[in-house]
This record gives sequence, structure tokens and C-alpha cells, in this order.
Amino acid sequence: MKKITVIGTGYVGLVSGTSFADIGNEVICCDIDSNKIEKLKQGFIPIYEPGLEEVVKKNTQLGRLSFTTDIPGAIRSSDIIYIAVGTPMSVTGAADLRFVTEAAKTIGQHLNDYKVVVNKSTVPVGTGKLVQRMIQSHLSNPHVTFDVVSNPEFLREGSALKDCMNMERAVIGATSEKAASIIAELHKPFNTEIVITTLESAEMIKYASNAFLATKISFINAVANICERVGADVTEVSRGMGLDSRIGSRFLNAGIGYGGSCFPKDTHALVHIAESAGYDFHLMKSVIRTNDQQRLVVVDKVKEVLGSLRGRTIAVLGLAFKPNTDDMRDAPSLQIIPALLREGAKIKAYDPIAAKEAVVHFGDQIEYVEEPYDTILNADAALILTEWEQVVSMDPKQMRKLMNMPVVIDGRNIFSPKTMQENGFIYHSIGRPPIHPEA
Ligand SMILES: NC(=O)C1=CN([C@@H]2O[C@H](COP(=O)(O)OP(=O)(O)OC[C@H]3O[C@@H](n4cnc5c(N)ncnc54)[C@H](O)[C@@H]3O)[C@@H](O)[C@H]2O)C=CC1
Ligand SMILES: O=C(O)[C@H]1O[C@H](OP(=O)(O)OP(=O)(O)OC[C@H]2O[C@@H](n3ccc(=O)[nH]c3=O)[C@H](O)[C@@H]2O)[C@H](O)[C@@H](O)[C@@H]1O
Repeated sequence: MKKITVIGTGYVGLVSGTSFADIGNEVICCDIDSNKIEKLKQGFIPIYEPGLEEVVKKNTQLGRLSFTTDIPGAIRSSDIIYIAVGTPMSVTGAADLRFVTEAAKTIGQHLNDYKVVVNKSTVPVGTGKLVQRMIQSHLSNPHVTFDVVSNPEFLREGSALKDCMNMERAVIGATSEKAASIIAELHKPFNTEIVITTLESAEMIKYASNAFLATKISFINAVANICERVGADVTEVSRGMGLDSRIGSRFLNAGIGYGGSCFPKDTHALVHIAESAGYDFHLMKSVIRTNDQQRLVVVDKVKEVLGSLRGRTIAVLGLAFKPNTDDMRDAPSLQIIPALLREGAKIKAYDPIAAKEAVVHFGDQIEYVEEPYDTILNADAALILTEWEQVVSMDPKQMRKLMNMPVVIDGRNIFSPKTMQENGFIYHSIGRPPIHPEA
């Protein structure tokens, strides 16, 4: 059993802290956001993440998981300190390290004994060493020793706890064997592949992994755009490609491009890291450009069918960047809806979880509807932006009866073109031949 402090109780800190508690450690999750900590103390989970509430509750009741704003106290009472604060994109595209350096400073000021400081935030190569220097220069007790480790996180939102508890690998970048073995030992109950490497390589593994997945998505989206022009079907192309185990079928779904709190910022950050190191990462720049363009493909498609959008009612089904999350950070809907509004459309939007968060972005510029069928009632077109189960399970026959015009633009390829044709829809999806009822 280890005593662990996690600094930053967001998606990553809360989920990984809970996972460490669930395998038997004593974990204190801290944050500077007292609102968040107060809610957690009262048993309220500030983010939507399936399955998390029960496991937090269980471990809190067992006394293995607690929450505090007393970061110095938590630092002093732990053997291992995880940093899991945000590293948002700055105006230059580089990762903003202000929260990481602030956390490092606090750790330095309150270090009272040998501890392993582990960075879990996604950070540019060299940050581990920077954290080391920051802690060293803020030590109030100069005789205290510590080690810095990089242990990046690979969980996905929406399946975060499951991903954490069943991690496919633990990457441990360390400067000392002692620290590497402490963190490797900590991961033993996860029964996973352990990659022990340098700080720099561990930091690079995280960016390279996200950048590769983003590249796969932009690649298939580019292929989808070609498919549309040559009469091929990208879902079949993707299936045919994915069966080759060297390629693999995952992350080969064409759509409206990747969004979320990580792929967009991490791809930009990697371009920036490369640039600072004197390398022009033009491949990654193309991935980003392809993704930016892909987001607006659905707007072009709805304009192609309806002509002018002025005064038209468009039902938007799904606002979050992916299903099972309330996270709206860099969601494609944040670009698509303003583009539709600029064209003069009236928007009725549905999202089972993220609608509350969407209000922060759109205010009363759009109408929020609580039920998917009510959203498409009298609409001139429906735009599918997130493949929520509630949307995927909609019945086209029922949809057809409710809509003013039978137009569906499917940004996630959730419906079968044949079914949509049988139900009399004009149906445009991504990388598949468009369907017209008369065809
Ligand atoms: N969200 C995700 O799915 C994943 C995120 N990551 C990386 O993990 C890091 C954290 O991401 P999220 O959890 O999404 O961020 P988040 O924004 O949800 O949470 C960060 C938390 O840190 C707190 N914080 C900031 N400065 C602090 C300080 N000095 N002391 C204590 N708390 C402080 C904030 O109040 C906030 O609650 C980022 O580097 C991100 O790139 C990595 C894998 C997955
Ligand atoms: O560093 C991070 O934050 C995390 O980023 C992603 O996780 P996440 O952003 O939560 O979600 P993903 O499931 O990867 O989806 C990202 C975006 O790609 C899109 N996507 C995904 C797969 C696909 O085939 N096509 C596609 O367009 C999704 O719709 C979504 O907008 C990675 O999958 C995680 O491994 C990583 O830890």
C-alpha cells in the first residue's frame, strides 16, 4: 500500500486517483478549485464518466480515497505525488505549462522527505527536467531528496475508468532505478506491460501516440473525401483496410474530424516541439489542416441540399466531441453551429449530457431540446454530430414522420444508406454515396 497524492482532480487526476485507490492504495486527490473539492467531499462527481461515481463512493467509504484543497498537507503525508493538472494550448500552439510549474513549486516548498514526483499531465519533452529544477530551486529543506518520473496517461473520456483499470501499458520514464521500480511496483496490480524508459522518451511516447491516432483519423477522412468523388464507400474501404492486422480497424471511422481536450492541443503542441527542435513536422501540419477542413464538410452538405439556410430550422443531434462525455473542449459542434448560424439557420440542439456545458458557449443563440425526436420535429434537416446511443437508436420511419423535410446529414455514418433510402430520406453521410429518394 502506498500513500499517493494527486495534484489536479480533473478527468485524469480523479480517474487515475480513483484507480490507484481501487487497487488498495491510500489516495488524496487535491485541487485549487475548492468548489470541485467540496462537491467531491459531498459525493458529487463533477464530470460525467460512466461507472466512476460507484467506485469513488466505494473507495471513499473504505477510507482509501479523500479530497482536499490542503495541497501542502497532502504533499507532506504521501510517498508518491502525481501531477495531473491541465496543459492547455497557448496562443502559439505550444503547451501552456503554467499549472505544472505552479504544482512543482508547491511540491518543492512542502517536500519533507524522499518522495517520487510523477508527472501524468501531457507535457513537452524536457518538462520532466524542468519540474526537477523547479522543485529543487523551491525546496524549503535543502537536504530532502526526490526523483521525478514521467508516467503519461492514455485513458479516453467516456471510458476513462475502464481504460485506467485495464491499461494496455504503463510508460515509466525515470532518471533513477529506485524511482522507476517504485512506480513499476505501484502498477503491478494492473497486470499490464511496463515500459521503463527515460523521461524524454516517456514524454515523447504520449505525444507520438495521440498524434498517430489523430493521423489515422485525418487519413481516413481524406480517403472519405476521395471516396465521395470516385463513388466508393469509405466504411467498406475502412473495413477492408482494418482487417490487415498491420493497419488495424480502430480509429478508422470517417466523420467530422477529431475533437476533444487532447488530440487538437497535442497535435499542435507536437508541431511546436518539432519546430523548437529545428524540424518542420509538415505531416502533422497536414493532419491538423485536414481535420479543420473536415469539421465543416457537413455544413457544405446541408447547403448543397437545402440551398440557402436562411430561416431554415436545423436539428443538431449531439454536441459533445464524442459520446459518453460532457466535455465540450474543442468539440466540432463549436465550429459547425456558429457556421450554420452565420448562414441564417435556426438551431434546435440535443445532447443528453453536454447540453448544460454547451449553454456556456452558445447561450440563447440556439434552442436546447431534451429529447431527440422533439429536436427533429418540423426541422428542415437533421445533422448528426455525436453518435450517442440515443441518436444511433432513432427509428428512421418515425423520424421521417416528424421532419418538415426528409433531410439527414450524418456526420458519424450511423445510419444505413439503404434504410434511409427506403424511408424516403435525402441522406448524405461521410465518404459514402449520397441517397436521394428517387434514386
Ligand atoms: N482528459 C483526458 O482525457 C486526458 C488528459 N490528459 C492530460 O492530463 C492532463 C490533465 O487533463 P484533464 O484532467 O483533462 O484536465 P482538467 O482541466 O479536467 O483538470 C485539471 C485540474 O487541475 C487543477 N489544477 C490546476 N492547477 C493546479 C494546482 N496548482 N494545484 C492543484 N490543482 C490544480 C484544475 O483546477 C483542474 O481541476 C492534461 O495534461 C491532459 O493533456 C491525458 C490523457 C487523457
Ligand atoms: O490524451 C488524451 O486526452 C486522450 O486522447 C484520446 O482520448 P479522447 O480524446 O478522450 O477520445 P477518443 O476516443 O480518442 O476520440 C477523440 C476524437 O476522435 C474522434 N474519432 C475517434 C475515432 C475514429 O475512428 N474517428 C474519430 O473521428 C472522436 O469522435 C473524438 O472526437 C486518446 O484516445 C487517449 O488515448 C488519450 O489518453
